[in-house]
Amino acid sequence: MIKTELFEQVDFQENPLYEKIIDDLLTKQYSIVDSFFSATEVEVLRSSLLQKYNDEEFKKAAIGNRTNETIIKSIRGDFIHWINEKEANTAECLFFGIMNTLVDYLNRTCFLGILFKEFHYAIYPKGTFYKRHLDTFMNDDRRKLSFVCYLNDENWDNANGGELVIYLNKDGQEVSEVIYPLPGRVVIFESQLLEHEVKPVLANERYSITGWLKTR
Ligand SMILES: O=C(O)CCC(=O)C(=O)O
Ligand SMILES: [Fe+2]
Repeated sequence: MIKTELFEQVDFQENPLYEKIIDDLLTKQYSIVDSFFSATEVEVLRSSLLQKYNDEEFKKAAIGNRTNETIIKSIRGDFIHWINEKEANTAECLFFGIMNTLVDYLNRTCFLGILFKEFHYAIYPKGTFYKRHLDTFMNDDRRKLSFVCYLNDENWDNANGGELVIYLNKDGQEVSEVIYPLPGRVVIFESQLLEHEVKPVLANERYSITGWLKTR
């Protein structure tokens, strides 16, 4: 006799890379993924960033959200340009394609309820930094996960500085994780929980895309 199954297979393909990110977030509140973007993808995105920078589309980053902007140079010195998905160029379409796949996966497997996302390019010229902060201090408590990907070229030297330092609490003791902005590397962390800073860039310019996955 043929046994009929009483359940149906849901259309779902497990992704080991995304599972690692989820596991990291659950166990230590942050995840570092090398080669999240390929060398070619990094190059395409860096060209797009530099093109916009040369067209003077960047502005000095501010403290506060977009309706409450005050420039405080002693806190952060980077230049940013918000990326609009509706007006995305080829490089940005590629970027959003990858990000949307990740967000769909997180929503389907973790019920994170990510409904909004926002991303900007960032350039840290030599001598600039971003002092220790929590991403939700910009009175935006909808920010759930912070995302950074580094678009430096393959010759990026650790001596250039510009490390991301994440501060963690381990058994009541503060410890820090120092992360070099290597091309293709992605860092994702809990926006509301982890304070972090960008150390001064000592040589060269530091390129990245930073963004937030937000709940309602
Ligand atoms: O670029 C980084 O590594 C982090 C940037 C950051 O903390 C921010 O833009 O809020
Ligand atoms: Fe931040």
